[in-house]
Amino acid sequence: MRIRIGTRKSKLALWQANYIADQLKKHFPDLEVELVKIVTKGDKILDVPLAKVGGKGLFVKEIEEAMLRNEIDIAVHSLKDVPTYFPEGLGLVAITEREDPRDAFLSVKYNSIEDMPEGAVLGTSSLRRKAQIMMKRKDIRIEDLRGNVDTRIRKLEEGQYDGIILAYAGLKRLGLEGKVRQILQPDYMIPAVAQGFLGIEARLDDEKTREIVSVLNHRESEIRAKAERAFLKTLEGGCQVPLAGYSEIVNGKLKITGFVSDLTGDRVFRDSMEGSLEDAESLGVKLAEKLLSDGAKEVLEEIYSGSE
Ligand SMILES: NCc1[nH]cc(CCC(=O)O)c1CC(=O)O
Repeated sequence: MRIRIGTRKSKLALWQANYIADQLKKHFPDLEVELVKIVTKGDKILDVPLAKVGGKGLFVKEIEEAMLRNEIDIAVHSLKDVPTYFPEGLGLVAITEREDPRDAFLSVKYNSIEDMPEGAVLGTSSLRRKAQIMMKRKDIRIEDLRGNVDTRIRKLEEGQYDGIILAYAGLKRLGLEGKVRQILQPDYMIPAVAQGFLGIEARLDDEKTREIVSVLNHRESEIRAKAERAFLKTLEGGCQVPLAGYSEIVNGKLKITGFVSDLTGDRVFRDSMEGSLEDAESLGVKLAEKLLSDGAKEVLEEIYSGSE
């Protein structure tokens, strides 16, 4: 039996694909695993903020098309980049154990975001990170920052920014956690929906592959991912909106916190709900509906119609 893994060719994507290949070989020593590198639209358009070029699906589409053409069997994704809708016949078949979901602050000069002086330049293209910083520090200048993790760190170290924010998970995977000056706690910077999980996508009728890959599924991570993605789906939010969702399992209960705001972090809708693990998805939906009825609906409509 052979499994072909489709992957983008950034360092992080390759690390993730190799990690999954190694895990599969550990469980099934006779399995042949092959990596197939695919260049996506998201890898080609590097100079425009993702929110403007149509969002995260850009990193996934070409890989899904290769899967539908039977050129690869599975795709390994950072789950936070995976849209909530799949092409007919494809879907998630495993969620791996969550890596640290928090965001991290990197800087050459400053130990923390609070230490940054008025007028300092913070790099991030994430509307979620931007809005949550603006809630506390309207005096910091936030500028777009794209590219893969190495490129972003190079731009910081060349002096284009006084600080940048990246996902701690990606830094840890690449062995770059030594660059981190401050880890942002989830109550200060609510993480992105599904930050830190890897999601494995496959053809849903490919029983053999599904059976093999299912050994990598981590039950608690799957529950948390489901709650967060149900929240995201109900808000119909991509990365065009400042939106965050983060769940935890505490004392056998699922707790989910959601966040939606306008682009400047002035009108903020944030709430938490708790429920049983079995109700993960309905809890995510309920939380999204609560935020919408609290006023997030108007904010989202304004952003989508371009009046923001
Ligand atoms: N937006 C790009 C992206 N997609 C996934 C990760 C790594 C973290 C993860 O796997 O959730 C990153 C980098 C970042 O946000 O700093």
